Amino acid sequence: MSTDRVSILSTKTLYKGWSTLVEYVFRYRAADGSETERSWEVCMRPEASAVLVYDRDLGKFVLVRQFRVPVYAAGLGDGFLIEAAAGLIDAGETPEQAAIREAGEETGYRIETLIPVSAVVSAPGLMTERVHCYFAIADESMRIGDGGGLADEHEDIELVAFTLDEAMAMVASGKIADAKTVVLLQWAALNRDTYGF
Ligand SMILES: Nc1nc2c(ncn2[C@@H]2O[C@H](COP(=O)(O)OP(=O)(O)O[C@H]3O[C@H](CO)[C@@H](O)[C@H](O)[C@@H]3O)[C@@H](O)[C@H]2O)c(=O)[nH]1
Ligand SMILES: [Mg+2]
Repeated sequence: MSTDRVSILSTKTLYKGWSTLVEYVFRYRAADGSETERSWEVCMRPEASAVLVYDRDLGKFVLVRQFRVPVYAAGLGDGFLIEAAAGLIDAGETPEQAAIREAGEETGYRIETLIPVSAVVSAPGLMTERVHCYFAIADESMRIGDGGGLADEHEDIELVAFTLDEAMAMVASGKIADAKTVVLLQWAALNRDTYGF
């Protein structure tokens, strides 16, 4: 999809590290017809997948808790954030394959079936990232490991599990504040009768 209201005049890589920061210089026609030349700093990030795992034997959603440097830098509590299992989509992977792999690495469940919930743009004023969000039902027979993430990526992930009522109370109080996780839990709340959460 394209628009005749925008034309890109140039792009310049400002920084390349784990993330790439690119300056876009563009001509923009506003809704009133006026035209301006503007620039924007865009953080280029790959797509990601997230999966909300429900263990029906436990009757709980299994989430992950990990230290997030940007959350710490923002001064939001101690920087440890509760999230649905998630990760970046590797080259050659589909969003579904990445969701299943990340669920295995981070929660320890071998997920077979994914229910698509939505694909959300993480930070539209800042970066290109889109997260494909899924829901999956697991049980104790699908445990293939302890989860916790990959040691060689220094992932130090703690598993936490909550009933839907507990999780929604944490959304309301701000203890669960990660956007993709809030979206997924609210989807679960909307569908609680269907799945018997
Ligand atoms: N040292 C370093 N390592 C990084 C950096 N960025 C990523 N990594 C490494 O890359 C790994 C990425 O792990 P994934 O599980 O694939 O990704 P994620 O960080 O969980 O990403 C998910 O959460 C992000 C934050 O909410 C989301 O932005 C992303 O979409 C996704 O959902 C991290 O464990 C870490 O080793 C960085 O700036 N510095
Ligand atoms: Mg992750």
